[in-house]
Amino acid sequence: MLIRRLEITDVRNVKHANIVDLSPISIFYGVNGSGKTTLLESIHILSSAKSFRSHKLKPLINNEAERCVVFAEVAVQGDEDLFHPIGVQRSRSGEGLIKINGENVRSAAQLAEALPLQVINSDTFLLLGGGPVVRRQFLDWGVFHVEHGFHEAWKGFQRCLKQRNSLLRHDRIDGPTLQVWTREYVKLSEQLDHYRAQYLRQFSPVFERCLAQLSNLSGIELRYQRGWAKDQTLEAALAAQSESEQQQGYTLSGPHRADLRILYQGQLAADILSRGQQKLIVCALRVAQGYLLSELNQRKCAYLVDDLPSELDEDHRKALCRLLDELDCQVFISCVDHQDLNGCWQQTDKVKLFHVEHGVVTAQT
Ligand SMILES: Nc1ncnc2c1ncn2[C@@H]1O[C@H](COP(=O)(O)OP(=O)(O)OP(=O)(O)O)[C@@H](O)[C@H]1O
Repeated sequence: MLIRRLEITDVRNVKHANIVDLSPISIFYGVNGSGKTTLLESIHILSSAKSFRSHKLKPLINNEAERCVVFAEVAVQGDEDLFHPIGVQRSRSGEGLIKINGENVRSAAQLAEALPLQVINSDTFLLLGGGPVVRRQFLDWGVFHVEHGFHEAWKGFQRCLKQRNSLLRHDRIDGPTLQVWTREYVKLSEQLDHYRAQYLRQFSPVFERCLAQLSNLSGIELRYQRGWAKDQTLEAALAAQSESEQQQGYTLSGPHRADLRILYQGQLAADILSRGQQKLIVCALRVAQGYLLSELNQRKCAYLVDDLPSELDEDHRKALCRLLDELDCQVFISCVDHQDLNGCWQQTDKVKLFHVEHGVVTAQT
């Protein structure tokens, strides 16, 4: 189990909740607006210092409070019997404080590393129907957690991209300086591309296995596009685009243009599949990342599943729960009626119910 205890102060309508008896499967149930999603959101804050609903900070903090705090006891990487404290505080003024095991931490990447988390909610559909940025984030989540060199390469790449773009925006281009940054840019881009392509090669069969357990849809293909033409080196692509780059003032090729196209029988899955079928694909994508993380890194991620029953019929609900159950990861679920999830789990002693009402959480015994 990744999270043993969770304490929330002043996140939306949850003034204070101290949940000491979390289970491998924790179900938060209650009527609309009671605060179920807020609980999942609070766990998300622990993994990224922000919400999954919006990037805006102020709406997250209870209307009557100056700051919100989320604290948890989280299993230490490499020794899941040992737990250390992680706390995140966000203030209305924009200030933030992150602490892991009593130490101040400056980067949210350390939170992500300490608490790998996957979210399945209505926004998960964006993996199919949204823009490439969502799919790049999806891919990079996986690479980040399994490839140690990725984060450094990614940070270096962002720095080079910024420098290159700023040089391209100037009226008179400083050719030699641009060349220096381009060389570094190409090197880091190729590294990122290598990591992503390698991850996807390992990911695809795991995804197919997960999807086969969730549905009988066949003919789903994940097609990675690296951000520049297949038959060209990045150097050649940039050279060919240099005039357009100077006119437009930014870099036109590279990993920031990559995409992961999700196709069904050769067409974009988002264009032809039903919403329920799309939900099964996005669930398989998310769950497959957890399986791969566990296979490659012997690490488990936690799942936040907001309103699990929505859009899935009973059989598919059970199939998703079986997959999560077999992954043996910690799952936090929100739903209006917990009876909708009856019969979904093999071992009922792993399941704990929490009733949520006006922001107050009560464990059911
Ligand atoms: N900053 C805030 N301060 C106080 N209350 C807030 C704040 N932001 C949102 N709320 C309220 O907190 C409640 C919690 O909303 P939340 O989305 O967690 O509910 P939910 O139980 O998931 O509902 P649903 O089943 O409709 O999805 C809502 O009633 C909302 O109006």
